[in-house]
Amino acid sequence: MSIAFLKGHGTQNDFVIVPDPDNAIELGPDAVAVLCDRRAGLGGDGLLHVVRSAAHPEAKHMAGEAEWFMDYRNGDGSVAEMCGNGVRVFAHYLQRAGHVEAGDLAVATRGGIKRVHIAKDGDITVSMGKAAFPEEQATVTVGEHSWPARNVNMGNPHAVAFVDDLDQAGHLFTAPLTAPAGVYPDGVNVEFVVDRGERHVAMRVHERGVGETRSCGTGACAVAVATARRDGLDPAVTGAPVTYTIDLPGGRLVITERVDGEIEMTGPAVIVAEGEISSEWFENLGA
Ligand SMILES: N[C@@H](CCC[C@H](N)C(=O)O)C(=O)O
Repeated sequence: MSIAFLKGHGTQNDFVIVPDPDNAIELGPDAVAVLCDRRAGLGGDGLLHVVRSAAHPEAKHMAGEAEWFMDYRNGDGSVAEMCGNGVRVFAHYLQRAGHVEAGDLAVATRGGIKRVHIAKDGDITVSMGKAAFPEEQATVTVGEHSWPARNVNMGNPHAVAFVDDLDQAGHLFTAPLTAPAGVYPDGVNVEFVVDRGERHVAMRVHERGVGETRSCGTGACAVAVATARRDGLDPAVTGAPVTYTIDLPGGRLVITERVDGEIEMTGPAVIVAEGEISSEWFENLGA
């Protein structure tokens, strides 16, 4: 059996895309990790398994509202609730493949149904849901530097630390330490943030299950709301939406928090290649 794939990215958060409408391809954690390996496989921060909701046990219940399920996996093979850059690339793929048209569509994810708008100019806006702020206080440490971190849950967990200089985060070859023990029982994505101007920040991120990436959509949303609260801005209180520009190593995302708390993320999505996975290689993975 030959397996088609595409390669795409959203602000350089890159993905292997595996279209599999009927959920017929066995994609265990080891197979995903090898496919995402930049030397042994195709290479990517994560994998987008494109499945009809009705064909996936985790998404069947959403099939009435969203025809397609984004079965997202991190590059190490682990499963995550949501991927903000991934959902834009996923929507772009669906449009390119002729499954949907520009305009509005609903995508099923493990973090629930996400409403997506594909603009004619190519940028994609996703309603990412509301942020939750778990109350635990956390500290993030890299080398000799420690910072208090704000907990933000965007469907997946984030620790947002405001730093003086993004270089303080070091090389990020290993995950930053978080304390107290047990504050993130399922692991965490860690964002480091500096100010760039009015409602404009820059960030780096160390992603759970991946490592440092050049962008993270849920991370940018977490950073926008954490920065808004730090700046004394809460749309539910002020009665006005607030928009932040977030610069990441791989590009720029624009995040708006509406008065009802819904967070909208706008950014690009790109497909760079398509091809076929060697069936001999894939079958011999034994994964
Ligand atoms: N890059 C993603 C986030 C992917 C999931 C994350 N690594 C996790 O484990 O929660 C994004 O763009 O949001």
